[in-house]
Amino acid sequence: MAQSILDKMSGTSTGSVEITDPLNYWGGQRVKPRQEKNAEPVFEPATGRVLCQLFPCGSEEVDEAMQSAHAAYLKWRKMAGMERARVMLEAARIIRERREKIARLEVINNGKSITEALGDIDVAWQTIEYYAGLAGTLSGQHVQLPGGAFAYTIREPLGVCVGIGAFNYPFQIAVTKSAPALACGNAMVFKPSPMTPVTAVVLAEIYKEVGVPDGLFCVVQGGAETGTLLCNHPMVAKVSFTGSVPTGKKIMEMSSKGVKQVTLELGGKSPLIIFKDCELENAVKGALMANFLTQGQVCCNGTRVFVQREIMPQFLEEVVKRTKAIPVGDPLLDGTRMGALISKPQLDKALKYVSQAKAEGGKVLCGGDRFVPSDPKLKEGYFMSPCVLDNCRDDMTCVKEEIFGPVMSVMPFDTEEEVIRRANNTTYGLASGVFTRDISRAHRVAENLEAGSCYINNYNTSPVEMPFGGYKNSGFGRENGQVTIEYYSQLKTVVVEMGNVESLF
Ligand SMILES: NC(=O)c1ccc[n+]([C@@H]2O[C@H](COP(=O)([O-])OP(=O)(O)OC[C@H]3O[C@@H](n4cnc5c(N)ncnc54)[C@H](O)[C@@H]3O)[C@@H](O)[C@H]2O)c1
Repeated sequence: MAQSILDKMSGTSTGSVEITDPLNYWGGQRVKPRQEKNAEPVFEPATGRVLCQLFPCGSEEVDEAMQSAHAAYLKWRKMAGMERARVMLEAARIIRERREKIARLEVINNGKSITEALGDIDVAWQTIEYYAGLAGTLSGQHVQLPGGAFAYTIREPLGVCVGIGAFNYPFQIAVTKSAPALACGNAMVFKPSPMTPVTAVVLAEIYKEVGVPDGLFCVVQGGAETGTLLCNHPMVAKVSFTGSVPTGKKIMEMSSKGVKQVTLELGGKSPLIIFKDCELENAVKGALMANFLTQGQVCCNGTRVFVQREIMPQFLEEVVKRTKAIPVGDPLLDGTRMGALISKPQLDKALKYVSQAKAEGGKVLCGGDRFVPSDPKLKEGYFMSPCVLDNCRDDMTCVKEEIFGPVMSVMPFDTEEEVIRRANNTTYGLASGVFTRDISRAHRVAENLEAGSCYINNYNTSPVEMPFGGYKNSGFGRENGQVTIEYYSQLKTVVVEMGNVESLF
């Protein structure tokens, strides 16, 4: 059963898949929409073809999913951490075994290259393995008190958690949220982006296949309205959100009404600082990794590239040469390194940022245009040639705003002090990077950058073992790493009297 959609993935090519199975999942099965109204087409980004129709869940469906999740939570929370771990490890094994098929489905729905999607699926099963490993270690503290009394803490789950995801890492986000949630004994109702509804349901089927209680991981489909219903539902204990800053603010506002915990993983406009003493080839490669993964639609991308003035000519020559050589096209082909952006509006938005940059004095060194691959089936796809912008200034729109497309803005700098000040001059604070051979400088810069992550001599490596999240408007709370256990659990203190009650009354 869990392989129904995946079975069709063997040997699939771009433009050949149609999805007809229901996309909601609760009570241990796919659930048909209650009413087939307000349909929204879901597109295959590489062809512009309609892949399926999405019917947003209304309040009754959201409530059904919640009830189903709550019933599962009551069973799951009673299991020992080691028992939960065993089930989760089996889910990780199955994902690893089906990585190829899941990755193909991800590519068809998201448009990223198969090489990247395979990497995303690998991160997903590693994440489940990692949190399965932690599930058996959850414990409290024992404290001896005067007079023989003592106290202890119990680390308990929160209950039903809501996960709301962005479109750029559909399967991985569903896993990043559900793995720690489930490890701690919670249930999760997950809402993917309405543009990428397909692979979260596959995850739900895999969890079912390995024996989690029916309803433990539910998927409800829809956009802002369904998301609002989820955030306002009284049975929800926590909302973990990945998406843009404006939506994040709404989520926080709604959650505050029910005093629900929130984790906000929001956008960024991260700085990458390249000093003249760097290993130039690595810095160039780092700049490409910081800008062009997933067609530039990555939250932590280092899109403000500060290059020390003395090495600017060499840096630009090399970065442009490599950017022009990026194979853009059919995302299911092994040789492709850049696929299609998620939607026509997202493509238009990225192109508009490039024209605005030109109008504000920026110079396009390469790319920045719509790209039409030679394969006729891709001619309506949302492709764009990766762009390097020179002559950028801190006050330009392309330098201040998150573009979420393959556009790198390059700016010169002279001193360390100056570049740190400029790098921090933003309301965002998700990530940052520095290339230098001077180890003292590397650590000094890392210390002074206002961001949740700093990559030294690399970029966009986010190991599951390490916390990931934002400073400032990029959000709060963390995902990945041991610390995330704290965001999906709460401590109960039990105080035990061994003697008589000494009453003041
Ligand atoms: N920090 C991170 O870990 C991280 C990771 C990936 C993406 N992002 C950010 O996500 C953004 C791109 O993703 P997007 O365009 O899908 O973001 P978005 O904010 O438009 O949508 C994100 C999700 O929120 C839902 N949503 C929209 N309005 C809502 C509402 N009023 N109530 C509840 N839910 C609502 C959407 O349906 C979607 O599922 C970028 O800003 C990017 O930086 C952050």
